[in-house]
This record gives sequence, C-alpha cells and structure tokens, in this order.
Amino acid sequence: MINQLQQKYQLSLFLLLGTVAIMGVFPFVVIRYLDGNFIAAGIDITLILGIVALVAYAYFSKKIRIVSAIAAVFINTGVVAIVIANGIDSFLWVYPVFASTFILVRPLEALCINFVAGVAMVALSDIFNTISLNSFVITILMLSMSAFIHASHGVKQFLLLKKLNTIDELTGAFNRRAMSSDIKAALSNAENNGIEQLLAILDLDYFKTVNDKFGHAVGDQVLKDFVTITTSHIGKYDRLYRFGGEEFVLLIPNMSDQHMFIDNLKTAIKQELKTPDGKEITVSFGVAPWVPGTTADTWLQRADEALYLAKGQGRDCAVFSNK
Ligand SMILES: Nc1nc2c(ncn2[C@@H]2O[C@H](COP(=O)(O)OP(=O)(O)OP(=O)(O)O)[C@@H](O)[C@H]2O)c(=O)[nH]1
Repeated sequence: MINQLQQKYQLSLFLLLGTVAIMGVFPFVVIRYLDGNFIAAGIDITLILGIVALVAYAYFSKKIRIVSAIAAVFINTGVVAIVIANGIDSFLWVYPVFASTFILVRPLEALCINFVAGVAMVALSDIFNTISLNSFVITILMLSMSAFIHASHGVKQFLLLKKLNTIDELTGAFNRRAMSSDIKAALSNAENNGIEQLLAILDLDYFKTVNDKFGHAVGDQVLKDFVTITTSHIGKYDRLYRFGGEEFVLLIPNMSDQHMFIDNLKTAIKQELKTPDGKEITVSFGVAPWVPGTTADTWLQRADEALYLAKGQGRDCAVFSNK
C-alpha cells in the first residue's frame, strides 16, 4: 500500500514538474524565435515536447521509476545543450534543473547526473570566459550537496515509514496490514496468471505454558526465535506474517510437493525451537491451498478450520483443508 502511495506521490510530482517546466520554458521558445535564435528555440521546443511525452508515458504506463530516470538525463542534457548554444543568457536554468533532478531520481543517481552535466558544461561551453568558474563550481556544489542531504533524509524517512507500516515490531515478521495487501495480490496472481499459492496458519502449541513457566519476556523471545527459524526455512518469495498473539500466517507460491514442504518445515521448527530448559516447542498447521473462487476471507477461514482440526488431533501436526 505504501508503495502505491509512493508511486502516486512520485507521479503527481512528475506531473507538477512537467507543468512547471512547460510553463517556464514555453515563453522562451517564443522569445528566442522572435529574436531569430532558432537553435535555442529548437532546443527549448524539443525539451517541452520530450517532457510532455515522458510525463504522458509515465502517466499511462505507470513505469514511474524508469521514466523519471530518462527525464532526469533528458533535462540535464537539455540544459547543457541550451547553455552551449545560447551561452550566458541561459545559464541560470542550470540551478532549477540540477535541483529538480533530486526529485526525479535517487539522491546518488542525481548527484552523478549533475556531476556529468556540470563537467560537460565546463568542457564544452564558453560561458566561463565571462563568469567565474570557481563561483560556478562552489555554488553548484552547495546546491547539489544541500539537495543530496535533503533527498537522502527523505529516502530514510520513507524506508522507516515502510518498515513501521509493514513489519511486526516484536518479531520482525510482516504484519497484518502487509498480509491483507499481499493476499489480494496473491489472489489476483492466481486468478489472472495461474500462479497458485498456499496459505497456512501456524500456531505455537501450549504457548501459554511457556509464558506461565518462564515469564512473558521468554515468551517474547520464543516468538522471535520462531520467526527467525521459520524464515530461514522458507523461500525468497515466501512470506511470514504475524496474525496475532502466537498465530502466524505463511503465504507461499504453490510448490510441487506441498505436503513434504509443510512436513519438513514442521520438523525443522520442532528441532530448533526450544524453551530455556531445552524442551522442544511444537507448532500446529492449518493449510489451505488456493482453489478457484477463493476470497481473502474464505482462504483464512479454511486455514483456520484446518488449524482447529490440527489442534483437535493432538497438535504438532498439519491438516490440509479439503474444501
Ligand atoms: N510472551 C507473549 N505472549 C503472548 C503474546 N501474544 C499472545 N501471547 C500469549 O499467548 C498465549 C496464547 O494462549 P492460548 O490461546 O491458550 O494458546 P496455547 O497455550 O498456545 O494453546 P494451544 O494454541 O491450544 O496449543 C496467551 O498466554 C497469551 O498471553 C506476546 O506478544 N508475547
């Protein structure tokens, strides 16, 4: 969800940047044309058309990241070209273009693009016969470094927000919010692309007695150990979520031998998850493979019913839903 918000935010920034660029550059197309400066007018109109095309492509394709990167290179190339063609008259455009690069791409990428554009300008334009090269280098460095620090701070804040939004604070497993959106994606993947998934609820057995015997802090540690152990035995694209208390949900792409996978996982947890006095802690599994017509609610309900049966069968076992 937070990724979608970020994408919407980036798209609206991109649209705003495009609008501002067009409104700012267009009057100069007219001025340069009336002055008879057709090369500069041509570069400006190329910039406007390129930006319009890129913004439109980003809007319809939703490939914001790649289009933003192309736009960043495009406007930096454009500003170098206009400074070479038009000289000192277009020099002030360098500053807004360099600053806006940090809105389009990641901070380090923006710094590199600015660096290459700056070097190209120093090497290829003759404006430094008129203005001081030292002043240019110092002011552009100040601008780029300030923008870099600000943008890096923004990236850190976004990553923290993403973590707070999707990760269970105690165990480090994904939280219910992440689970809801991943289940939706898994269902649509299964319905539309035939990529079936398996959903299982994992519930620690007799966990209350761990708390009662060793205290809540040890219980917390057992939950953390459970997540570490389980995560180390599942695949890169498999996801473990804390459903609540000592209940977890596992969402995995369908593999060829579901029963063997679940059995191996159950055995691994049993061997590795221990109380402080070395006694094994077992887990019960309620497993619901995806079937056509599954909804988020029915999927969890089928897994929960299977878990109920597993607990009823004496725990430390996995029951597959046959619905
Ligand atoms: N330490 C700790 N305990 C928790 C947390 N969340 C829930 N619990 C405890 O988990 C225990 C769950 O107890 P029950 O629902 O009876 O389950 P159980 O003892 O595992 O029994 P079965 O599931 O039937 O095998 C309760 O004692 C809760 O207090 C947590 O975040 N930390």
